[in-house]
Amino acid sequence: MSDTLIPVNLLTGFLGSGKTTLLNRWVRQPSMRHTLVVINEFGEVGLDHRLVTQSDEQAVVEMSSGCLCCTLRGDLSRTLSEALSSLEEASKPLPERVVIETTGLADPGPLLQLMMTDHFLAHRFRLDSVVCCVDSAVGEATLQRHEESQRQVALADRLLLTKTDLADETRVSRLANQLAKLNPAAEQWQIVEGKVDSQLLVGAGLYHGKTQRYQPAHWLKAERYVFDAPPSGAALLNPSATASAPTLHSDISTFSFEVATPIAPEALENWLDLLMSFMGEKILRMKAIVYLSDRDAPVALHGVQHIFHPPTTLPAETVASAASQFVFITKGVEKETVAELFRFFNS
Ligand SMILES: Nc1nc2c(ncn2[C@@H]2O[C@H](COP(=O)(O)OP(=O)(O)OP(=O)(O)O)[C@@H](O)[C@H]2O)c(=O)[nH]1
Repeated sequence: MSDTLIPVNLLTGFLGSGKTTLLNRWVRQPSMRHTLVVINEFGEVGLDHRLVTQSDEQAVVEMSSGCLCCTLRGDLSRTLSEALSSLEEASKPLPERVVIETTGLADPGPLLQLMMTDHFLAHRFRLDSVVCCVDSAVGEATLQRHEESQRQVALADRLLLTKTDLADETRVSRLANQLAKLNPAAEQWQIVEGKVDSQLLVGAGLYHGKTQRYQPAHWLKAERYVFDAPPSGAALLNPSATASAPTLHSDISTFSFEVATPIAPEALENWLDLLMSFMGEKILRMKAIVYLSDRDAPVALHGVQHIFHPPTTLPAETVASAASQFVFITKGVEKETVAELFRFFNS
């Protein structure tokens, strides 16, 4: 089913971080020829869509009456549905990809949730990557001051350190370290004037449309999370957490753990229910490859706050690890709390 879904790339980044500059270069590349671009302008007069190059093979649609992550969620579904219908009516091919540029203050979390819960979106599209621009010159200060910026970084698959011509090496590497602490799994690239190979920005999802294969290890990147604590508890191996950057006032934590033995489905369900009910808002992102005791093939799980995507069964040969692996990005929830609850349901 997955190869019939249109991949979606979400472009985020704080105000002025270089999103439109990147978008202009990105969508001009040959591999992006048949892309539908959606721009979310916040304000009465939309401007960005005039700045984005258009061609016969590409369509740019603008949503301008509010912020996509707060008020316009229904509009995304409607905008994309209308765009596909008008292409179909004109007997034009459907887009091979959709890129959505969000406003600089947008929290990507609600959009990721929307893609899982909206019937139309979930049946026609799949998330391929979240790309986030961070201004190398002012990114550190923005991260300090704006929680939106921290969330954008935490939820990204690709981090683009933009405007590196305006920042010296020390500043760029300090920023890179901070970003790695907030989000160890995201690939980082330094760019100037939006120049980057489009292939580096795509293909971060569970399913890779080009190879038509699941890529669970690439999607989960569990190895990026530092395993720095000794095992604690019978079922848990390698519980770990990377501390937030000491210089950054952030309570975002990232951690992962492995479970060596297959997990009873009801124990998993009870644990996740409890996490989502009592601390759902604080679970920014959760991904897992899980071996359940009642089936042979592993499943991929992913959730954003209290919303979970239905489990995806993975072909066993695509998963190298024999243990279940969980990764979490949370806000104010420590790994010990999550691990303790896991032990409670699995003892
Ligand atoms: N020196 C320099 N300027 C850049 C670079 N990339 C973008 N800019 C400039 O930074 C400013 C903001 O870039 P945009 O691409 O509009 O940023 P944005 O994230 O789309 O901005 P908003 O839509 O307002 O959130 C513009 O004046 C760009 O020309 C770069 O690599 N180097």
